[in-house]
Amino acid sequence: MARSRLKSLKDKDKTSLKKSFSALIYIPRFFKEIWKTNKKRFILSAICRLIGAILPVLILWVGKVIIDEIILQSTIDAVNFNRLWTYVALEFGLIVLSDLISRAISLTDNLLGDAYSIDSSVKIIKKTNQIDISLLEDSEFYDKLERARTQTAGRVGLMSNALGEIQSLISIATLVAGLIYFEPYLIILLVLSIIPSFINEIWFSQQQYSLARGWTAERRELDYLRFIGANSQTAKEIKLFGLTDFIVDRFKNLSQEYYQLNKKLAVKRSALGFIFNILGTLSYYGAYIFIIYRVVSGVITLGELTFLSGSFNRLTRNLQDFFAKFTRITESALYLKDYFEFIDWSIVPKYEENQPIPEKIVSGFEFRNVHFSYPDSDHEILKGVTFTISAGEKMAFVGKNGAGKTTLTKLLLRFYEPTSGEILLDGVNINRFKKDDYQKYFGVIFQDFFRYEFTVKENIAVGDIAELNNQEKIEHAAQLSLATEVISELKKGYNQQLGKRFAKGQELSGGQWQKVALARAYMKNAEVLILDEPTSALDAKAESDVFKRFIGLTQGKTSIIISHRFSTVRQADRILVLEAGKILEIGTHNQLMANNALYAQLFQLQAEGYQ
Ligand SMILES: Nc1ncnc2c1ncn2[C@@H]1O[C@H](COP(=O)(O)OP(=O)(O)OP(=O)(O)O)[C@@H](O)[C@H]1O
Repeated sequence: MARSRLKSLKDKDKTSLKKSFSALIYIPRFFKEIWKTNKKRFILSAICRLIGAILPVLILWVGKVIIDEIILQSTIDAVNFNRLWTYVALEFGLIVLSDLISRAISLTDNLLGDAYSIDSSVKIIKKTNQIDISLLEDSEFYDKLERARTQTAGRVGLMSNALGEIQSLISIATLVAGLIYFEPYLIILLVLSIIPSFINEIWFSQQQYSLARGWTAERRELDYLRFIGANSQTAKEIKLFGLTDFIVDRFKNLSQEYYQLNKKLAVKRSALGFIFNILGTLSYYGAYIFIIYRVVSGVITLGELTFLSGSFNRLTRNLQDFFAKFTRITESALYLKDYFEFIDWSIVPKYEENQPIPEKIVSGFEFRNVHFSYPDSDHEILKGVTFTISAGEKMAFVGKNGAGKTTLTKLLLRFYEPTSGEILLDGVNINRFKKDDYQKYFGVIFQDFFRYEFTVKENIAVGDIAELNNQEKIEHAAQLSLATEVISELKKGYNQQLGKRFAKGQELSGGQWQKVALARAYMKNAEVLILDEPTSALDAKAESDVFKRFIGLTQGKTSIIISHRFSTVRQADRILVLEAGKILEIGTHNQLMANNALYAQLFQLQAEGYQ
């Protein structure tokens, strides 16, 4: 298995050296984003790094001057310490300054990094919400989102490394200038010592990225297994079904493979890194011997010896560090590419969305020979569906599980597009309206509504978040959905934290959650209401009460109800019976009963069940 994965890594996911370098073009844009995050802090960081870059050569220089001064003073009779102590004091001052600067750099980096990480996370959240649901369900696209999202910390590291790299470059330039001034030949030794470790670093980092990228989907699965294996929501089933070993084994098998591949790379990288670093040390000693020879021959002073050997030593370390950072930068820049590609994802509408939304629906909706398959699937879910929903009509969709009822509403809401056929509102193809405005037309509660672990008040207000502070409206919505009964029993009422994830949270029963979620539909005065199995978890009395209120409230409003409960369904103006993606029957309850087909059979069956 590991072998096949590595093979696939070689074939498909391998990132070439060229690709690694080409990702560097995103760095200037990256800096622009950081600059925009906090200009003052960015300038402060740049100044600190500039000072930090020049300090090493200054400190080495003062060291040289001190030694030369000591030797001078030891050769003359009238010893004068004044100049010597001044130099020592200067060196002391420079060392203190160097410490201060490096602390200032790490402080500004942390603060800038935090601010940038907040900014980029906000961008990702906003962008995700602009992207079509169908695209978010595409696993390849989801992987891109995942990489963009999880690499936030990596981008902060990249910022430090990239800024540090500029600092190192200036520092290296000043040290090289010193070497060239005294002994230009030393530069050759320096270059020879550093090139092998540079190539080594670049090659391995590119392999590392290829491995991580090739494993995005598996890492996502590992995260998922970690989540379900250690989570309060799944704990009940895991314990009861004894799933721990199953999950642990699956997790171990998958992570073991990744671990082995990673280990192989890491061991190779360290071993070769060690060998190449020995080359660096060898060249240092070569340079050292050369400098000693020059001192003994009287060409350079003892102070110059300390300066040169110090500079050479520092340069080797600085260059190694520079290249190591550079490879880390190219590695992170590849993730940066994922991030910018995600942020730049074009959301230009496919159609000219230039039709004004009707203020009031006049004729209603029309499905015209709608066919539909989910993206990347050749299984046709809707097979030529044609029907109308008149303005103000209460329509119910019924049918067996998987018949396509929810899919019909998803098309109506423009989460997906029909594969062929069209959906019209007052005679206009719904694709011609601005999507955001069109979707605002609807008040929807999905079957799989989300249980936000926020307060009750916030959970209701998500139906129209602009009204979060409109307590009166929230309470009214809660009354209509029967949520008031639930809320009155909660210690903190509307301010009660829900769920168990956060401190002092209160978990609700399935039906209680449904009542709270149902209130969301009443938060805005939507033109069209869609309730997808809104009462499945409610007891019979609550269900009947909810529907009485719903019918009263939606007088004159267009609404769609999906339900398996025929006591509810029969109250609709018309009922559409769907079977395997086709309309089997459509009509009023009485018409369908008279039809004596599937609806009448299912109705009868349920009625018998209640006896
Ligand atoms: N996001 C999706 N991607 C691919 N297939 C999907 C997706 N959602 C639903 N399906 C498939 O579409 C079919 C119809 O699903 P749909 O949710 O519309 O059924 P339904 O009639 O609402 O069923 P239920 O009564 O169980 O809610 C099912 O076979 C389902 O597997």
